Amino acid sequence: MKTLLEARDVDVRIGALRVLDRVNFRLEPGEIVTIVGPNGSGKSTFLRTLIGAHQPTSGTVTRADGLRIGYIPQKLQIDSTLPITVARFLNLPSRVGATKVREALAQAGVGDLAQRPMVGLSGGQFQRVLLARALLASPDVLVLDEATQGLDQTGSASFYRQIEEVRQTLGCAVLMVSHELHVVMAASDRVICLNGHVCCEGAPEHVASAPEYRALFGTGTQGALALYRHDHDHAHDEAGNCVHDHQEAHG
Ligand SMILES: Nc1ncnc2c1ncn2[C@@H]1O[C@H](COP(=O)(O)OP(=O)(O)OP(=O)(O)O)[C@@H](O)[C@H]1O
Repeated sequence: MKTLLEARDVDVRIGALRVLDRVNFRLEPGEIVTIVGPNGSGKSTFLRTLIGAHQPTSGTVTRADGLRIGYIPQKLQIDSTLPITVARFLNLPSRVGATKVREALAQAGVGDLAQRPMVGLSGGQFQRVLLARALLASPDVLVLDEATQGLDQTGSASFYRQIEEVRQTLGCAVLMVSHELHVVMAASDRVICLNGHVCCEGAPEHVASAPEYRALFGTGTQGALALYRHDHDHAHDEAGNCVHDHQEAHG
């Protein structure tokens, strides 16, 4: 299968500011890649450039032909006076029908929410509905820009586990930006530490112990990585069955 997204020597300048500096990147089918970096380090700009919402100043971005992208924003404001159900929300802007809505909600782990009003949902339920909305597009890649902001640590961990499950079931790639290093790094195949340029990248353990990463974030995430592993006591095989060799799945 071919590369889904590729950036070659991408520079982005906004006014006098060099936001991205010769960034190279590839996303292969089925990978979970997380971009970490301090505030203002260009993470959102990079995502926007990859999905075509922002043009690079120089360098090239290539998207696979016909690539389907499911985007999950940080948050979405719903007018609290609008009496809209989850099912109705998922049928906007174009009607997809009850069966697809049911399937997408089930894949997002909230199969029972279709008739609930959007305004009454908890933060975690709301983000799962956004996940369901992204899944309606049958995406080749899910793109999440700090999709768990406002959730507590348990809520975030549970949301990212859902993302892992979706990846295993649907086989889509996942590209995400997150500040929650301890949670997302353990759920990722590859981590990229961005600070205008790519500081370091690789498997989560490799990045967590890289001097460039430690200079930016300190050393505190190592223990939390272990904690996450401990919490995550099962994985799924290709058929979706539970297996208990989580070291194999995440080690
Ligand atoms: N439209 C814009 N106009 C002016 N400056 C911008 C614009 N978009 C981004 N920037 C600047 O580019 C830099 C990178 O911003 P970006 O939002 O990509 O960083 P980030 O790593 O996603 O930050 P955060 O973690 O705080 O969300 C920042 O200095 C920001 O102020």
